Amino acid sequence: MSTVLSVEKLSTFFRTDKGIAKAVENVSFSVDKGEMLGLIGESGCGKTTVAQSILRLIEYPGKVVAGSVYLNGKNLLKATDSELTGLRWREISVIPQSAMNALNPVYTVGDQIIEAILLHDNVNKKEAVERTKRLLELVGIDGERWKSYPHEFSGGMKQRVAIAMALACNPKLVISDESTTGLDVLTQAQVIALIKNLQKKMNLSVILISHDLPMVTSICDRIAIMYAGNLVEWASTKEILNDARHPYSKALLNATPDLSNSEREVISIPGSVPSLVNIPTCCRFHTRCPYAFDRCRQETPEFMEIKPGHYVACFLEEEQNG
Ligand SMILES: Nc1ncnc2c1ncn2[C@@H]1O[C@H](COP(=O)(O)OP(=O)(O)OP(=O)(O)O)[C@@H](O)[C@H]1O
Repeated sequence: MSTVLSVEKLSTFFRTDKGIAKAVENVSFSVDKGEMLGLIGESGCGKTTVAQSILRLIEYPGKVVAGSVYLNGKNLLKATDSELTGLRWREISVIPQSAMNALNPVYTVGDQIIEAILLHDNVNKKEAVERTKRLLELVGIDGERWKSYPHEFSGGMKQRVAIAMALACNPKLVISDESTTGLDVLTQAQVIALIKNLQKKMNLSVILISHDLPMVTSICDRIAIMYAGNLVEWASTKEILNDARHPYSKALLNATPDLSNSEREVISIPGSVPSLVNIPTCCRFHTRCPYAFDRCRQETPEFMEIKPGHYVACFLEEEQNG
């Protein structure tokens, strides 16, 4: 399986009044061709910062301070502005958190998709209109509705338009950042099913950012779990479900209700996520970890491969494996 995206030791910090917020530190993972990777973790753990770092969208007071992001072998963090313009939309695109952010209320949805196509692809207006209609059909909207305005669509339909727009220039990798926020549960499920369907049909690579562990486990091939700016575990969905090793991953699984087993007790995670400002060298989960020992309070565990394709950052693994 070929690697489309490779994120290596990525660190992104924000300057704040109180000090440096280490929003993302030393994060490494990759996404294969045709793979759907779920990036999961509590609110504020750095998921959007990872996505924005990949897309080179971090602005002051934030800065990518270390690491590399290779997209099909090209380091995005070293790309020039014109190289980036060529890569965005055609190689990598985003389905945003809210379609409201993606769609301009004063233009028809078709005109917005057509504009994106004309800006990034070498086609004429007639071809762009035809492609727009096909894209709308692809996401389950009558192609003739390209002349409608965003307010003429429901929330779910607007999100479908945002998906069509993300696919406008045939990208290899799509990042979906909480794309169903604000939609009702049934519409959320439809939008997620649509993304999965398109991913399979177009052999797309997708990073699906979410808080929703059951949804992510049901559709993603691999899962990367973040805690307080660090990646703590990354493995196939099967491994995460059957052999999660990091105490945070285990706690997250135990804190998730199981609709097929009402007998299973849901156990919440005591304590709260630490502030990322001026955070000392340590395992960031140690204050909430029932197994923490001295080393966890003094050193940062390395993110290491404990089985083929299964990575964990926890001193318990090191202790157990000698
Ligand atoms: N503009 C900013 N200024 C200062 N700190 C920031 C800024 N943006 C993000 N951060 C820091 O980065 C951390 C991670 O934020 P991020 O939005 O990436 O988390 P997230 O996991 O995507 O959260 P959510 O699930 O709520 O979207 C925040 O807790 C905050 O400390």
